[in-house]
Amino acid sequence: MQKVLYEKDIQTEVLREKKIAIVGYGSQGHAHALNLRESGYDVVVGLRPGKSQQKAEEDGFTVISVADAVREADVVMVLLPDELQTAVYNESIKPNLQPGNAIAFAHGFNIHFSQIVPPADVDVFLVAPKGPGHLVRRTYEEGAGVPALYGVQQDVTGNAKQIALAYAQGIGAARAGVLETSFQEETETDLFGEQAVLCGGLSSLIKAGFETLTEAGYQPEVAYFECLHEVKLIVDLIYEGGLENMRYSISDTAQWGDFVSGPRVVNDETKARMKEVLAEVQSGEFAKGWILENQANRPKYNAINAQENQHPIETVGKELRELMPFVKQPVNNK
Ligand SMILES: NC(=O)C1=CN([C@@H]2O[C@H](COP(=O)(O)OP(=O)(O)OC[C@H]3O[C@@H](n4cnc5c(N)ncnc54)[C@H](OP(=O)(O)O)[C@@H]3O)[C@@H](O)[C@H]2O)C=CC1
Ligand SMILES: CC[C@](O)(C(C)=O)C(=O)O
Ligand SMILES: [Mg+2]
Ligand SMILES: [Mg+2]
Repeated sequence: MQKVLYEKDIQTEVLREKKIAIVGYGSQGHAHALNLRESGYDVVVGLRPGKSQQKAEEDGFTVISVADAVREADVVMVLLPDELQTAVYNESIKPNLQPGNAIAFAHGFNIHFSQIVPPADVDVFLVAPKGPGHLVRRTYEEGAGVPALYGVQQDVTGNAKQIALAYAQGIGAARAGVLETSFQEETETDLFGEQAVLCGGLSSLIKAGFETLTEAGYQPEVAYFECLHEVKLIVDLIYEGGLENMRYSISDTAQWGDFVSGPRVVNDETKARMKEVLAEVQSGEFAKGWILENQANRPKYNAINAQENQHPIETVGKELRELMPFVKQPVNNK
């Protein structure tokens, strides 16, 4: 059986006759709403009054309340922050879902950890892009796309899988590849990936490299270019052609250093820590901690965030990026 699906494999009629409510207009929300509309789907945006409402209206959407959007729609895509979804679901989504509607997510957190339990008479699916929302939008505009996972938790209409696939086509994901998953697999792999590799692992690696160089007396600007700026250039080569492609472009000296020193930095001990992270995700310990942190109004999150924003790598980075206007992309306006 074919595992990765592309546009040619997907029938979209089933979604073309439906109205899609995009609830939330942040990183993912704006990308889904704009891409779906440009792919020919009927989209309404559900929001509270505020900054996102203004942005969605500037983008030409009629913005209505979440409750009204759910009432009008056949398919409701929940693109609120994970930690706010349960409250909005209980207050505005659940009371307005009709039998035969579909409720959808871009990440399985609240379904998998049973924070949201939809009624038995609606379809429940996910379409989870494997990339930041602003890149879901940017790549779509460039004629490309970000791959996505899709999964069906509940199929009462018999069409949930086709609707999910058509949705993935609408946001541009099928240009890059769409792969079936479960809510469990998506949730656990996504949380692990962002913590251990993509966000937590990478930012810790960058900071540790920067600190090692500056503590040894090297200029912070040199350390910034070496340990942060160049990461994108190296990762672009990996993205385009794998590790071999990156190693083709770098010097043989760098490649030898990669082979002999890389495994000393990221080693068996690192992998053991990764396994701990994965175990905490799988057991629900991480989810419980994040839910409690939000219930307490995020004391640790806010303290660490303030500290991180003052790290010397951020100070020197701001100064250097001012002098490289081509580097700046408007992703920080959500
Ligand atoms: N960020 C990403 O790239 C990825 C995110 N996901 C998933 O997508 C989902 C959305 O995340 P993300 O796009 O980061 O979210 P954002 O934080 O970027 O956006 C949240 C949106 O929800 C709105 N909102 C917040 N509270 C309410 C409310 N009470 N009523 C109505 N609207 C509200 C905000 O509007 P306002 O301006 O009014 O606050 C904003 O438009 C999550 O499930 C996440 O895990 C999945 C893959 C990648
Ligand atoms: C890597 C972080 C992410 O999982 C994503 C952009 O895919 C997220 O939750 O934002
Ligand atoms: Mg992710
Ligand atoms: Mg995530």
